[in-house]
Amino acid sequence: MNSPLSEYGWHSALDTAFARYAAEGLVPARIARVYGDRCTAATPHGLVTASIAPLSSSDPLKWVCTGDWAALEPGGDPALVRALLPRANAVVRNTSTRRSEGQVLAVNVDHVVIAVSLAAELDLGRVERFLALAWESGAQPLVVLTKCDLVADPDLAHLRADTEAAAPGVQVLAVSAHTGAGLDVLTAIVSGGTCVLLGQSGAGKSTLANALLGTRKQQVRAIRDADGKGRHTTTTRDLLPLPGGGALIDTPGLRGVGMWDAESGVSQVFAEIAELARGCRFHDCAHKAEPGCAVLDALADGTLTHRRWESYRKLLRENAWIAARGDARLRAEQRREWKRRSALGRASAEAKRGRAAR
Ligand SMILES: Nc1nc2c(ncn2[C@@H]2O[C@H](COP(=O)(O)OP(=O)(O)OP(=O)(O)O)[C@@H](O)[C@H]2O)c(=O)[nH]1
Ligand SMILES: [Zn+2]
Repeated sequence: MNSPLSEYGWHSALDTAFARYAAEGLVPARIARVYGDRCTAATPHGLVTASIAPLSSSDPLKWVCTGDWAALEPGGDPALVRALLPRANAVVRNTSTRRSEGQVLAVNVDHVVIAVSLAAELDLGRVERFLALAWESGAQPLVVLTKCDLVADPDLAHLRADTEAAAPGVQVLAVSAHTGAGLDVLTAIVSGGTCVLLGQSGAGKSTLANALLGTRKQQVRAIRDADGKGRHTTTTRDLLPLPGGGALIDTPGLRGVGMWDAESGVSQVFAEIAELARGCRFHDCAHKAEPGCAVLDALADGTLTHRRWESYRKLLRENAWIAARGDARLRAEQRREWKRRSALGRASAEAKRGRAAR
């Protein structure tokens, strides 16, 4: 059956999860925006305002988030969000440099699109941070170098190559909302699923969102392009249906992207380092001064850059520090659960795509 919510990304696996709520007369919905104790939710009958008060929790990870699938009790003024369907995945960052304070940025996403402005100097360490969060969520990351109209072709080739080296297994696209370059490829990748746009303030997320949405849905403010910096213009996280199906979640610019229990995400960002380490003579090599250390050899001959090695160690340290705080065990459990669901979700999405291709 084709659900009226399919334009928001509803898929058949959700039918099963929703069945018990349907029996109670609740309606399915996707949370499009959260503000205070209210939200805007997409339902089969259009957008409604609903209260999320019934789901208030002391655990920020359980707060209703843009992208959540929900069971809504209609009719009241306002309608009430009664339950959330299990999340396929969640993109979580640590908001604090001093404490362990997880914030869910988006849930139930297929692609995490990391927007990086070419108007400012390329900060690969930051790209690696974003990538760690993205991989950790279980969604597929994608790096989009924005404003490529501002750089000459030979420079662009270098910038792209540097980014690719920092992002193994990740597609790196150069786009320009001004010339339209690269937008067709990006559109093809994100259509049909849910994607979230992440990046610093001024990275060009809203402009990109507008280009993908085909209309000026977001407020885009002209900022000084000279310094490549911007100030917050997007203040809420909004889920918007894409013209080709699926949905896009636009987020406010992030200043800090702290690691939040993202050890496996970090390993994925630096996949070649784990690969190198397998070649060390000692299996418990600390890569400090051991003989036959493949990592040190790679650093010496330049196969592995010092920048990347230091970045890796920094993120691991930060992660270990955070993991030592808070309830690491509970979070690990939660993460395993998301991973399991994410694998199930991927399988069902692939099955669906397979059918569509026939
Ligand atoms: N030259 C050029 N400028 C662009 C492009 N895309 C965006 N910009 C400019 O970059 C600035 C920031 O763009 P926004 O889309 O507001 O950035 P944002 O990431 O949404 O910023 P926040 O909402 O603060 O997070 C604006 O002045 C845009 O006009 C592009 O493709 N080329
Ligand atoms: Zn070693």
